[in-house]
Amino acid sequence: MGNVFSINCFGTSKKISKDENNNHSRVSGEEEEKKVIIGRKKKESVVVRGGESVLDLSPRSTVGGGGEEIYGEDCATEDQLVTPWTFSVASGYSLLRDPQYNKGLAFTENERDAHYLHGLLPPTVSSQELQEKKLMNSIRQYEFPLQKYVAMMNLQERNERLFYKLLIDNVEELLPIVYTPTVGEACQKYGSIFQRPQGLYISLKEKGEILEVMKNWPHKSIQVIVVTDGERILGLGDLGCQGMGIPVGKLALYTALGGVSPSACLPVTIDVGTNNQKLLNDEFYIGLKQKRATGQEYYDLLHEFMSAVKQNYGEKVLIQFEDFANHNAFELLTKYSTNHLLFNDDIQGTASVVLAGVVAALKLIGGTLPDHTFLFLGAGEAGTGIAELIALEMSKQTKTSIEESRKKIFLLDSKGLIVSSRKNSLQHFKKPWAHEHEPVNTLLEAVKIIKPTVLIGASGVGKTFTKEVIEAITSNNEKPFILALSNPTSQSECTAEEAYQWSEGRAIFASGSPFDPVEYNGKVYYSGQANNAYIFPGFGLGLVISGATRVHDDMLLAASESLAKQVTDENYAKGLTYPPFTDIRKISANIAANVAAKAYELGLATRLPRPRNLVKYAESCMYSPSYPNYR
Ligand SMILES: O=C([O-])CC(=O)C(=O)O
Ligand SMILES: [Mg+2]
Repeated sequence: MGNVFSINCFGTSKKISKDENNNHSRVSGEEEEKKVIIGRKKKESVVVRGGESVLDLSPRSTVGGGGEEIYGEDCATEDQLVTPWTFSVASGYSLLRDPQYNKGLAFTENERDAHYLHGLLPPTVSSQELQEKKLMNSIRQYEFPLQKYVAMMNLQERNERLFYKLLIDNVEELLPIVYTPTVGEACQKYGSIFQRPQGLYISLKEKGEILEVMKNWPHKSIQVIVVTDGERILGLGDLGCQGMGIPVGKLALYTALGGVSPSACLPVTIDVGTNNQKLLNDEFYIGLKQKRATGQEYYDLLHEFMSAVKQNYGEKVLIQFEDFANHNAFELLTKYSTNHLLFNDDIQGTASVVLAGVVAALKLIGGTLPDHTFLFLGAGEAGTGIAELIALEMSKQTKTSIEESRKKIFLLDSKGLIVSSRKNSLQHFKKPWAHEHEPVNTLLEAVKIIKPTVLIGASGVGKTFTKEVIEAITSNNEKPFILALSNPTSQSECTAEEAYQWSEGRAIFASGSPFDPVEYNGKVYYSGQANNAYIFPGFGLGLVISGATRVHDDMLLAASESLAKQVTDENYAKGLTYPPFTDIRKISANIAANVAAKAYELGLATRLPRPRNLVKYAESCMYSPSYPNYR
């Protein structure tokens, strides 16, 4: 960091230093420049950027052959520095390469006139619908999901609105591509498939300068940040800096499913190293090649990041923590949720979506929430988060203490059932679940002894709901509710087919990653996707539109209640406990409205006066991927 560059006419540059207040006088980012591009009617010779005027470099004559290089690379020497950005808008060429504004063949004749696009595009003018059709055709031709993922990422980098149009209109087909399960594979191979960087990388190298690094991001009005440190990516473990695929994917969903504008979304990966030896040995690994920083060094960097966020974007930016390891996730949530608008999706978002599924499933499995007995495999972020929210809802319904409600909920980790005799050696987030009970070593034994009516897998370990386990729960229940939540598909506790076959068609099943419908004994079984993607986009939208300052557990209950209410009789008839993703924008608007209403009720909303119809208001705030017309 340090010195910045001013621009001279030939693209070569000279260093100038920061002013006394450490402020950049340099070009402050794309935003100012875009206003010039988009608003311009006739060619200007001066481009205003960040308060500076820079001489326009109209292409110089190239008579005699050869292209004129605009950055001055040809004349650069080691001590004559080169400015690596283009700083003039001589034609619509830059517009075509700006994903936020590019429309490709859909630029109209008028736009082609006004923005110097003639000759840069073939003569035909296409509609956005036709562009969508063409791209869907081409994406469908790829054999492997990862190829489709790369095609989608390239589209996002080329034409943002078209990317979102595809994603919104084809959500059931494309969600498994830009999100789980394919995003998991993409993160594993990120170093090799990586083309254009997306998101903001903050590594230990940036220590002491995070605020400055944040200012490099082109957009200033950020509403939602999704941040990971890559230590527990889905159920795949430590993928270090390559975890960036997760915040990028989650924020694509914030826009497509929740309607938060893409320019208001900031994906962040904090790179403190990785303990994944395979990545450390990989010559294509993109992150810091060192073991993870821990303890004070780790917490100091996180603290600097959190402070920089507040300083740069204010109090009301929402921070979503994603895929941190258990040993940091709970502590960070406790530490920062009292002074930031913050939530952890793996603990709280997952809890809210699962509670919704359980409440909806009551129509199929019978009884009230407190009538049921829950057994969890996995007592990490998802397991304890879900258990706690279920207990909270139970205690509200029964008007008893949360301690009393916890007695109906059992958790099993890699060392067996969580019981009081283990209390001293348990991590703090597991301690509330240490019941007075005999030690039980295996899941199968636990199912036989505890006789749960609902079985929830949240261990990140695949294939753990064996035939014996499913048969055991089925032998005690007419309709057991089985949730295999671990992601991606490879880590799922069992497949949909296994759940239906081994329960002889009696299980109600939902999973974190999607499964196709299954035919068993001549009947088709549909399973729901119990994924936090149902919750976080609408939940975040609700916080943003109400100007909420803090997240409260009652807001998670409000989101959950709204989701459960939107399961229709038609869905139930198919055995579904979640509504289909095709309706997700409507679902998100309803969730947002319920969350916002709760924020107002709790006095945590700052957007005043409260809009009367919150659903309509939420809908009116949602981003549309349709192309605008340019002057
Ligand atoms: O990303 C997903 O599909 C759900 C999630 O948060 C996780 O598994 O960590
Ligand atoms: Mg996650």
